[in-house]
Amino acid sequence: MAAALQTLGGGIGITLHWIAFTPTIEQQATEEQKKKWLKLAQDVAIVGAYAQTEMGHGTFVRGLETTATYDPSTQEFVINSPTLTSTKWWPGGLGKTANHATVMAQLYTRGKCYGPHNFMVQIRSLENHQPCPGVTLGDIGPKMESNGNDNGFARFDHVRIPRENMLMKFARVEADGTYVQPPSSKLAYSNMVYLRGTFVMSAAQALASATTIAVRYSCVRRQSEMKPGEPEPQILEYQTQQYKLFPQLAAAYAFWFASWFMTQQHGSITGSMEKGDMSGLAELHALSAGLKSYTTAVTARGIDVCRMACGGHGYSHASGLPALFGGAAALCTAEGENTVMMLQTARYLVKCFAQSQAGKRLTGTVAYLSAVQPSPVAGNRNMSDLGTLVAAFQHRAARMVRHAAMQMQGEMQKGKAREDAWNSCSVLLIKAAEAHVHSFVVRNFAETVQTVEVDESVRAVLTSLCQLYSLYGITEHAGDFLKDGYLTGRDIDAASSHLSAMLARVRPDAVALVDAFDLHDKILRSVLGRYDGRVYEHLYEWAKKSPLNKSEVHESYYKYLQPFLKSNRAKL
Ligand SMILES: CCCCC/C=C\C/C=C\C/C=C\C=C\C(=O)SCCNC(=O)CCNC(=O)[C@H](O)C(C)(C)COP(=O)(O)OP(=O)(O)OC[C@H]1O[C@@H](n2cnc3c(N)ncnc32)[C@H](O)[C@@H]1OP(=O)(O)O
Ligand SMILES: Cc1cc2nc3c(=O)[nH]c(=O)nc-3n(C[C@H](O)[C@H](O)[C@H](O)COP(=O)(O)OP(=O)(O)OC[C@H]3O[C@@H](n4cnc5c(N)ncnc54)[C@H](O)[C@@H]3O)c2cc1C
Repeated sequence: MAAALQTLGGGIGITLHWIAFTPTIEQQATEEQKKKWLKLAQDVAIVGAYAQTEMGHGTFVRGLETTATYDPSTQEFVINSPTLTSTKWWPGGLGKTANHATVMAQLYTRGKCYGPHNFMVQIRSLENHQPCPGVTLGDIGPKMESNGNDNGFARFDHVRIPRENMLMKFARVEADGTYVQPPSSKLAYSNMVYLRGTFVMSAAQALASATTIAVRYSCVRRQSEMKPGEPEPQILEYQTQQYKLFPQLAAAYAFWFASWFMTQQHGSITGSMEKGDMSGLAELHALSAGLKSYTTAVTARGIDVCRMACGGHGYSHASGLPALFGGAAALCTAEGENTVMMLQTARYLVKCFAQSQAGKRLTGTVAYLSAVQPSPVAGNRNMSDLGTLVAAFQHRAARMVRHAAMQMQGEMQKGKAREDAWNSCSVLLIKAAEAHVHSFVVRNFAETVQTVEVDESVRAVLTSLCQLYSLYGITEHAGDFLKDGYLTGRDIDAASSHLSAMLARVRPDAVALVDAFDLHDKILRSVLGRYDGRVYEHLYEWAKKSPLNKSEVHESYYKYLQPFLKSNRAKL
């Protein structure tokens, strides 16, 4: 059913029903409320949107303007859009598809505001799909990509819902209007943590799709002369083509493994939280925010590298790459704009650094911050050894976190307010957080290839891919590693030579590595990435189906070109 709705395309957006609306019920509703809504959502007996973002606020959730005011006389909440900028804006499926929405609104009871909370609101009739009384709905118009999804707007004119429609697993309002605090005010944000975690897998899958298309096409496409008189080679024989594609291929595997870790972490920490142990929430938030930001940004850039590596045909929608890029670009903004998310990770790192300075032993993904030696130990390193590469990334991250935190402390010692010191160091903080997430991805990649249950021949290939990913990162960010002498110029030269060797080593397995993603042609939707490699015949067939080819002479000739040509000829 869902697949059918999904393929309905234009105007039907059910993605957010699955990835945001239904999980919000699962994570934020009481058992009683789940009995009422969860099965309806899981069976698609209702279709929902996750309505949090407004025209005036997406990032700053505490600044949302929609209100939910409790009326004890009727035991109802009144949902209202007080200003134009409070109009809910962007939620997927909100425009034309959903008949319910979880609405994030500022909760008011007994004249006091308790901040953003989630409320279940029916927005369309289950009989005729017309908007409910007091609800104004619509689509926000064409976007960069994903125009099959009706991202919409919604306004509420004093819409009344029962008290029981507040999702009350964590916080609640009693019948008399008493507000009962949640264990943490951030539990209302828990579904965003979950969704950011799923974006890591979306990024991995998107980069896997793009590298599958580009690597397969690079084996079909022959171009130029590598040696005079010899046949045109596969473009994948060019080292530059390998340098473009194989680091993206390695990143796809790295992000795939990082998403495994993210899923496992989310499950175990939310499991502990169910038992009242909130201690893991801060690390989970920092990791999901940082990984979402890092993997989606690298993926969007990587897809465009794959698009360019396919030449002119990469720019055609026949390749599937422009659509992939548009989707990945959305992942960089949605579910927490990437800069803002990376700053959240930086906030956590600065806090952990201060704790480590005060003598606390750090654990989890930040344990290395207290273990890494501040003074660089220069020397001839074995740059093909995974342990050496992981240590280099951790040293780089620790140094950059320390530098950003000390810079901030320095600003505050000069008398700057903490917020001003934060803002004036935020570029350093972002770079430090990116280095931290990069070091996590490298370490997790190395640990996975060393422990995953595969036969040794596969482990050897995955190890080469992990070396390639790490060496590429070191050569791309060489300055960070050279700055305190931890790596020398000779180490960087060694890294570059090993990287070239890895490109050649991965080449024979490149097609097998993308085939291993097992992405069906129906998922890839790419003439260039077809499993059977019959690109040119299908490119021609694809072009012939272009709407412009419905008539031999297009109507625009008669309307515009013919009179234009005629008048120009008359002047000769
Ligand atoms: C190629 C294939 C792609 C196909 C797909 C194509 C198209 C579709 C793509 C995407 C659409 C899909 C879904 C999209 C859905 C959405 O976008 S839903 C809306 C998402 N919106 C957001 O994510 C909003 C982001 N903003 C925030 O989360 C908060 O405003 C922010 C965290 C930025 C700030 O919150 P604030 O309350 O102001 O907190 P502070 O910065 O002051 O920090 C206070 C402390 O709270 C901790 N904290 C913050 N958030 C969390 C959290 N979620 N969990 C736990 N803890 C949290 C923070 O660390 C601070 O703690 P300390 O005081 O430092 O201890
Ligand atoms: C395809 C798509 C689907 C979406 N689906 C949904 C959905 O289903 N439900 C929903 O509720 N929302 C949805 N959204 C909205 C999305 O969550 C927001 O657009 C996103 O959170 C970014 O917020 P914003 O638009 O307010 O960006 P802004 O925050 O206005 O970003 C603009 C700039 O301001 C900067 N900035 C903002 N705050 C800070 C800060 N504190 N420090 C430094 N820089 C800052 C940002 O880095 C950015 O460069 C969707 C968006 C897209 C594109």
